Amino acid sequence: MMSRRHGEDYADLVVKKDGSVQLKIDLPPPCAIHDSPELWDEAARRQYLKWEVRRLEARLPPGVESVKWTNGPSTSSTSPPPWRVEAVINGPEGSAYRSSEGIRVLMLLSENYPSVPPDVNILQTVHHFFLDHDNGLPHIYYELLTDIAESASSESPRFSLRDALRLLYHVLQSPLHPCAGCQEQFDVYARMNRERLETIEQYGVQCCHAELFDRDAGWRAEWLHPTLRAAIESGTDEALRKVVEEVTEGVYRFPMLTHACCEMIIDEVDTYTASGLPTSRPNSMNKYGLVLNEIGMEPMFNSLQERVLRHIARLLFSDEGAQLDRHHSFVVQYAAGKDLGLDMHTDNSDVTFNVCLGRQFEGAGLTFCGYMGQAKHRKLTHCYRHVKGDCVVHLGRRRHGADDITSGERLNLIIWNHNLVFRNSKAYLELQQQKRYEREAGPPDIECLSYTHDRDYLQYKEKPAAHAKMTRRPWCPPKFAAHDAGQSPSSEDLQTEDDGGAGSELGAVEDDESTLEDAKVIQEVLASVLSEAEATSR
Ligand SMILES: O=C(O)CCC(=O)C(=O)O
Ligand SMILES: [Fe+2]
Repeated sequence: MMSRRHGEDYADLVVKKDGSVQLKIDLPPPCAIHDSPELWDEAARRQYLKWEVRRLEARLPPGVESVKWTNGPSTSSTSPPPWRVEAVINGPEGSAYRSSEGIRVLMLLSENYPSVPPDVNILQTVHHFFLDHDNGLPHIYYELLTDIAESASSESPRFSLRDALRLLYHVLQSPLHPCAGCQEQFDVYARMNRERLETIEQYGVQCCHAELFDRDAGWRAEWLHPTLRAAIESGTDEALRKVVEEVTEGVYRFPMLTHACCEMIIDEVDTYTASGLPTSRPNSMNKYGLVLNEIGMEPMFNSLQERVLRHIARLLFSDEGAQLDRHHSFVVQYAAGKDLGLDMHTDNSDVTFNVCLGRQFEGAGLTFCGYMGQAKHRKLTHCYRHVKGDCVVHLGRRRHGADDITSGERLNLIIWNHNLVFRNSKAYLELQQQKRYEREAGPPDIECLSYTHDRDYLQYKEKPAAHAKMTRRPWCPPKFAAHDAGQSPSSEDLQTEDDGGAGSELGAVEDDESTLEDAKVIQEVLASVLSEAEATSR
């Protein structure tokens, strides 16, 4: 006799035109009935997942608008884990987490799913108390998911996508844990999200180029430089490879946008700036510029990522560029009286695309050094000269900085791309935790020093003229990785300021310090998710 689990359902009632009622039963694959998941092989797990997605599509849980398996057309029979299931979820009517677009969610399923939980990721900008700076859900979410999985089975836990989505719908409505001030914090973020959506809506009716906001049409082929467009349309790696030039090891350039497109984006930045609507800083280091994801252009850059950037990233960077899932897209702006340049840094990005939009300028090159964590991290490799319409692409962990502009004004479009599978990898996490740090090869090159990040900066250079505007968070290189000739930094070198802004160079992954132990409230949430599950599967 098969035991019935929370969160699963097997049957649909279909009312036919003639008024008769048909009962359709879609049972899980045999392995799910007879064996516990530990005994399943990969084919059985894939088969089970296929069934789960089919059941979800047949009856979507509350708030969920769509679900699809996205590993590609051959998903069901051949794609290797992690399997990728995308969903769109929306908060309840009238809530701060409801929009016409909905919230895109990616569930990554390892080869051990459903014995282990899905890794649930939000793919777009959402201001929510529970999401960390990388849009990650907190431990409590997974603890609750585990409780739900365990409560459904006396043997081994079996996780379900349906439960994951139900719990996410809860997250969009109220805090999952009872820490002091939790509800207030939840409300603050919800208000921020509501304001963000209102700003996007208000700007939508006064924008300059409506086509930049047309998410149905997406990124248009005619905005691409003709050479790139032809290569993309040919659909071959060889054609793309011919368009891309390696300017130094690991840094590439290619013609990307037409001048008309560059001007259209600049017009939009000018129009938004003149509108008086709220603006946010692109990252913790640029003070001028505009986050395009905050003005309603995020869907347009999703489309650019999908149609163009993914192909190039995959071709150039086999690990980091294997899949681009999410982006932070913004414009930086340099001119006398604004930011002049940008201190040496690495990006909170796996693969960065940087396109020069104009206007007229002199100076303002982009200097590249080595890779974070490597012996030559602070050794000069290349000075790149920006050309309007051209894109330079590099790994986010490549150290780089913008040289001061000497006249005119420069605007660049920057797209920081995240690869979520790569971000779960040991290589990525160990680098973030500074566990993979080679000893520096020797003293740093002067051009590669970062006032913001280097502990020993002042041993080699004077404070920069703009230092009063710069937030100093010196940590690099970690003491154990300093070169042999390195002296111990002075106390001033070690002084740290912290504005709590979004990090563009992350020394370490922040621990999620959820101190969330009020069993009573957790039990209440759990009970309510379970009872909803019961109610809708009946
Ligand atoms: O100004 C540039 O070209 C580079 C900007 C940059 O590196 C960044 O915003 O992360
Ligand atoms: Fe950067």
